[in-house]
Amino acid sequence: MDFQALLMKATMDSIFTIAFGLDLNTLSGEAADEGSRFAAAFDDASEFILLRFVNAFWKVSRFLNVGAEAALRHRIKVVDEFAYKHIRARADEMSAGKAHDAESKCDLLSRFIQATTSDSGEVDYKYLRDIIMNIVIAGKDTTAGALARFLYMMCKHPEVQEKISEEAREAADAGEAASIDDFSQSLTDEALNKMHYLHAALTETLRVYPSVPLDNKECFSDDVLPNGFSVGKGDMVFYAPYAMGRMERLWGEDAQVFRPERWLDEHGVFQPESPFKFTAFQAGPRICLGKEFAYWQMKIFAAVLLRFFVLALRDKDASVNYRTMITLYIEQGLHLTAVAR
Ligand code: HEM
Repeated sequence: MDFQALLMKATMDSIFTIAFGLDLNTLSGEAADEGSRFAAAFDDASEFILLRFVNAFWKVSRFLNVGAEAALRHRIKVVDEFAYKHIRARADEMSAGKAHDAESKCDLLSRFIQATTSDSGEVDYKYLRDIIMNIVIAGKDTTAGALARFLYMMCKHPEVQEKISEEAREAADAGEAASIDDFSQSLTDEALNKMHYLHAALTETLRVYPSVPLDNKECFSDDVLPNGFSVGKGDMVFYAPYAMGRMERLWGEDAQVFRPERWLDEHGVFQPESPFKFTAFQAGPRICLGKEFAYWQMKIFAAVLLRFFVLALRDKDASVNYRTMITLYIEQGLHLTAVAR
């Protein structure tokens, strides 16, 4: 079973529920046609946009509307139609006096509509599309990629897998005979906060396999970096969480070793590092807005999977390379076997 493909669908469904308040149902394979068309177009569009980094003539292709740029335009149309349709429906619902219902909704779209609609009732549809789609883009592949690498590390380190299974069992305290549903219900904030070892293992995964391995910033003005290097307005500065996570200067001689314990104190309590050292979520004023949500979601997935199944690589000798994309992605997929505990 390709777990990476499943995780991509699962995070699409969950981020969509948060953003639009709608269940796309892509994981169950029962997505409505419109929903699966949107999901497929969204994934295709992300890949076509990446091609711009390697095709110096992409603007020409866009002007002529040929090749990947023509395909991208088509996919963006599908994504836009879907997004606008749901934004309009929600805005209409809210302006038609169902405001009370809408206020009780917790999804981001309803909240942004409330916060941005002018007194005269004017809705900025493009702004809403941009902000909501930005969150879907930021939260989907990053979380799925991190979870895929985490499960891969669990197969490489079965002793860590066992410890997490045990920790989840104890923290949830749902009883030995609990079903998957009952166990999931018992994963309250309190239970999740008790899972320090799982938190450490997820963080250790992101240290060596950050979902965004390379990131760049454009200089807002002329400046001098702390090491004395001068940069000019408009220059691009890159930082590489993938390399930083493996530097002995930052993490010690065992920087290359996967060791969740490095994040725990002597009582087993998780100890965070400065985000300027552990840069998987970036640092400073533009640090990832979804970090807490991402941990929450990853902990739920991991706790349920490892409490009920022993995971192993289908082929222990198969190579696991990464694909050059904005987010770290396992080129061959993640083919695992899952045996019920
Ligand atoms: C393991 C999961 C995740 C990782 C590793 C991650 C990492 C990052 C990184 C590196 C950035 C900075 C990108 C840049 O501007 O250069 C970022 C930004 C952002 N992330 Fe995440 N992210 C994750 C999950 C999420 C989730 C689940 C959400 C939404 C629910 C989210 C929402 C955002 C947003 C809105 C920004 C832009 C913040 C801003 O520019 O002010 N992220 N994330």
